Amino acid sequence: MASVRVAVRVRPLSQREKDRSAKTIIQIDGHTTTLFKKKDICLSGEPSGKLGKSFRFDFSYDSMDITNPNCVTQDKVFEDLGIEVLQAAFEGYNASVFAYGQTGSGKSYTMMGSPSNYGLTPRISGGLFDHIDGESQKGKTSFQMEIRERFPLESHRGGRTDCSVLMRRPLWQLDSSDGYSLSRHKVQSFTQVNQLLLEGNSRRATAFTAMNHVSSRSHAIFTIHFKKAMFDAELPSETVSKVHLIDLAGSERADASTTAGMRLKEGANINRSLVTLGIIISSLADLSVCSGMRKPSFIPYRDSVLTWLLKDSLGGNSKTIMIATISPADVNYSETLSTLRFANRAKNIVNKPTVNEDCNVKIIRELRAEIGCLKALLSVGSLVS
Ligand SMILES: Nc1ncnc2c1ncn2[C@@H]1O[C@H](COP(=O)(O)OP(=O)(O)OP(=O)(O)O)[C@@H](O)[C@H]1O
Repeated sequence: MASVRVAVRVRPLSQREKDRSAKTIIQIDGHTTTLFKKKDICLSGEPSGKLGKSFRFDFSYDSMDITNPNCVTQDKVFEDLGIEVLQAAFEGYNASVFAYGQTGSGKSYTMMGSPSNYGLTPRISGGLFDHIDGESQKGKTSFQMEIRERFPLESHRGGRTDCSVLMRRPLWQLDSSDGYSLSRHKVQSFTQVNQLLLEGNSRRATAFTAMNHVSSRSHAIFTIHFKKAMFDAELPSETVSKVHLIDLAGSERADASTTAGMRLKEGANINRSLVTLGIIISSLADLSVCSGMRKPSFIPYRDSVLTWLLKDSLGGNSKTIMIATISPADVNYSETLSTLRFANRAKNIVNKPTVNEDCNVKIIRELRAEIGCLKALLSVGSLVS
């Protein structure tokens, strides 16, 4: 059993927020993130009293001032979270990282970053290849890596098709006619992965340029299938891990003054899949927290493709990390509060990660260990008598 690990990251004020004379209403202290109302911020910019709403997370990252030596960098996020994912993959566990937050709050920055300042996805891919290079030189282990990229085009025929598509065809057969962009590649070097990431990002952006959008208007799911073959207890053995790295579309408010027509409809579809995600997170959190409570009869993963893809990551066989990204500005108070509440519920989800290995090899290894113990007991017994 393993709880979903949750991190919150707050970015610097954007130029647009500065132009609107926005005030910083977030304070980070150790693991705790506190959100204040604008009226509780003094002229000095400091919050007055203890009036804010506080949330405690596994990690609360202050990236508000890049000139501050304590500003949480991409390196630090990778050290805390990325290394954990690499460890899980090497040991044969599934792992997932997903970034959730309002549009423009820093999801892509944290997950993808830029060529001069990589985010988690390229760093984790690079880390896997570093491991492969190190282990391959010892000559006892072989590896295979395959990348699958999926971009559920939420605008396609409306979100309602999600469910029916899943009933008709398995996920790996979905294509652009189902509102999907899906690609699958065997990779042998970090350069190849990086190329795929760049191509994938431009495809994702292009899809929406055609529709007059600038921000990422779809979820991006980058999955690494990592296979490790070795000899264990003189038997050939294999572990297979799936690492999902997910940059969700923005969870913005469908505000009629800034959003209209097709964009509003698309926003509503994105929000629908995020609402389903919210329902699932709430149901799983209730399930874990209130053991005495009547259990929900089922978790509606199939209500959206997004949640169906995340089935293992949420409440299933995976070590999962959620990164909630927020803006520090007062103008985003309600979105930030809703992101913090969402993240706070996700903390309560308990997953059941197990090593994905050939069960025959596992049984033989356990039986051999038991025989070893019995032999040791017998020899102690014969010494005593
Ligand atoms: N931690 C950070 N440090 C510095 N700049 C940041 C940080 N996080 C985000 N930014 C900047 O904020 C802007 C918005 O970030 P980003 O594009 O990652 O948002 P997003 O949540 O992915 O948005 P969308 O949902 O629209 O895709 C970018 O210019 C990015 O460089």
